[in-house]
Amino acid sequence: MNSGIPSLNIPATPIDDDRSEATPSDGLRAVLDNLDALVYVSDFETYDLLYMNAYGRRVWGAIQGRKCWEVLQNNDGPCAFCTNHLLIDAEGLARAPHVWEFQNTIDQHWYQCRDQAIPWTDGRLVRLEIAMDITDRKEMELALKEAHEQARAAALEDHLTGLHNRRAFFEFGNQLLKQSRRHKSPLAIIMFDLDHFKHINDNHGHEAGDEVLRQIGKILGSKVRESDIAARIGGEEFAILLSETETDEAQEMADRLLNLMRETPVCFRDAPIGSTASFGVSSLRPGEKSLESLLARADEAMYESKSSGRNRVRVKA
Ligand SMILES: Nc1nc2c(ncn2[C@@H]2O[C@H](COP(=O)(O)OP(=O)(O)OP(=O)(O)O)[C@@H](O)[C@H]2O)c(=O)[nH]1
Repeated sequence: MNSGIPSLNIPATPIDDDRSEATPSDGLRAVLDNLDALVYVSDFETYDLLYMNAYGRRVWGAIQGRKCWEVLQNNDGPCAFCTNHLLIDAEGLARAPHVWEFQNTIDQHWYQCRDQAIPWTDGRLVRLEIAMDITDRKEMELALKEAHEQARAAALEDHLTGLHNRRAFFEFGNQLLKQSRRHKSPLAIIMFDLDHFKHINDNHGHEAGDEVLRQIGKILGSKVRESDIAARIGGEEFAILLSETETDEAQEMADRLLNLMRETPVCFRDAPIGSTASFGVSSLRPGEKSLESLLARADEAMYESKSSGRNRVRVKA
């Protein structure tokens, strides 16, 4: 009996002496239709589906007179990601199988596909794909990747203010510095430290102090551009790296921030808490390679602000 299922390179006669009742093609049909994987064959030129096992027909339906891209992807033409060209070399000979992972557009499941050019019953080379559902593994992998990304984001975030923490400031700041040097574009820094913050904690409690820090986080979050890096680098010490920014522009921004802080007292348990800060501004010098030295200059400027009465901005270019 001819089952219509080609040999798929499996010897037509049993290798051992096991003489079962079933004919080889019946046996082959039983094997292919009970596989927990998609097996299909299509023509390289016309994309006509020549064979699909029961697993495939169950998920994607009948194949008679239909193309692989029509049945498997619901496309209007050959898929952009078709691997046919990888399966045959320039001489038209079969290459080694190509193994890849892919999310099917119809059932949304992930498959590991093993594609191969094989000789068909009439001698021409055709495409054979064996695809195993790996959705569970893939979802686990994606969940792990997401958890990893979340953990990394958490490790770089200052939990109180939502700004970057000190580690992130240096990690992203060094990238920004390299970028500025490469493009020969200006890079400025603003650093500030809250004034007499200990008094706020002592007079209103630590929670009130935390609320003041959160408020600063909000102000900075709303004022810096996406290309800038705003961070809490110490207890009540903040730094902002401003890309494409000259020293005088950074000074103007520091003045605006100082005014905003003065004008926006934090309301904690119905009591307004005013805060000010001492600012230091600096910018990258030609040939300067280190973020630490830039930060150190801003720090010096900031301590000049402190020593000359606080609540002001000082620049050290
Ligand atoms: N509420 C709160 N307080 C903090 C936090 N981190 C640091 N501090 C407090 O910030 C205060 C800093 O005190 P000092 O270094 O003496 O500085 P200061 O009182 O701001 O005085 P000047 O900087 O000289 O103006 C300390 O009392 C710390 O406990 C925090 O996350 N939350």
